[in-house]
Amino acid sequence: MTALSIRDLRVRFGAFTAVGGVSFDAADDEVHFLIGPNGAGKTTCVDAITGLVRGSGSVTMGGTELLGRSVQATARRGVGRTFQTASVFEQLTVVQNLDIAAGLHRRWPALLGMRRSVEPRVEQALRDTGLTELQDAAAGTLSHGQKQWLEIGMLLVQDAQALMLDEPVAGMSHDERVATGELLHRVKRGRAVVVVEHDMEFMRTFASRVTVLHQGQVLSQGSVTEVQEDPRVQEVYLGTAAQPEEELVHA
Ligand SMILES: Nc1ncnc2c1ncn2[C@@H]1O[C@H](COP(=O)(O)OP(=O)(O)OP(=O)(O)O)[C@@H](O)[C@H]1O
Repeated sequence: MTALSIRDLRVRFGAFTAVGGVSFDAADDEVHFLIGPNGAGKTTCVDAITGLVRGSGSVTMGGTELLGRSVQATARRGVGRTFQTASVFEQLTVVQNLDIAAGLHRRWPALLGMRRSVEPRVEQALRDTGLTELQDAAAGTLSHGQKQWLEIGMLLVQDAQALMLDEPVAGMSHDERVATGELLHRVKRGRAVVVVEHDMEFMRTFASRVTVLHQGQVLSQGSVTEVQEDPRVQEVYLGTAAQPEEELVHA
C-alpha cells in the first residue's frame, strides 16, 4: 500500500530551483532510498515533505494533504524524521528518552530516578532498535550508531507511519551499518521508510526501491538492479555510460 505519495514537488530558493517537479511513492513495507550526487535536492525534498521548507505540488499520506502544514503538524500526521546528527537528551537514559518521545510525561523525580515499568510501545521500540540491554544507560554514553537507533526508536514510539532518515549510516562502522540496515527492515513493517543516503553499498544491500535525483529532477526509479543498469545513472555517477554497473556500487 502506498503510504506517502509525492507529486510534482517543487522547491525554490529565490530564483534557484532546488527541486523541480519530483514525484515518487513510498510504499508500506519498503525501504525507499533517495540517492543522487551532492546538491541533487534529496535533503530539500525531505525538508519539504516534513514541513521544514515551503514546497508546491502534493504530498499525501493516506489521502491527506501534508504540504503547507508546519513541521509539528506534519509530525502529528505521522511523518517522522531524523537528521544526520542525532538529537537525543544525553543526560537521560535510553528509556527516559523514549518515554519523553512517547509523551509519557513522568514527573521529574520519577524521570530522574529509576523507572517503575516500561510502556509496551517503549518496550517494543527497545526491541526493534536492539537497545533493550542499554535501556538504563545514559544516552550520552551511546555510540554514534546507537544514538541514531535511539532516535529511530523515538519516532517509533510516536507511531510515525513514515520515517524519513537523512544519511542514517554516515560515520558508522561496518557492523553498525549492517545492524542499521537490519533495523530498517524490521521497522518497515506497516510503515514507509525513506532513506537519503550516499553509501552505495548500503543502498545496494538494503533498498527495496530507489529514486535517483539529479539537479532537482528524478533521473531514474526502480529496483536496485534497474537503477544500476540505467545508463543515465551511470553517466551521472561516473561521467560515462560505458562503465560496468559494478562500479556504481563503489561510486
Ligand atoms: N536554504 C537554502 N538556500 C539556498 N539554496 C539552498 C538551500 N538549501 C539547499 N540549497 C541548494 O539546493 C540544492 C539542493 O540541496 P540539497 O541539500 O537538497 O541537496 P542534496 O541532494 O541533499 O545534497 P547533499 O547530498 O550534498 O546533501 C543545492 O544546490 C543547495 O546548495
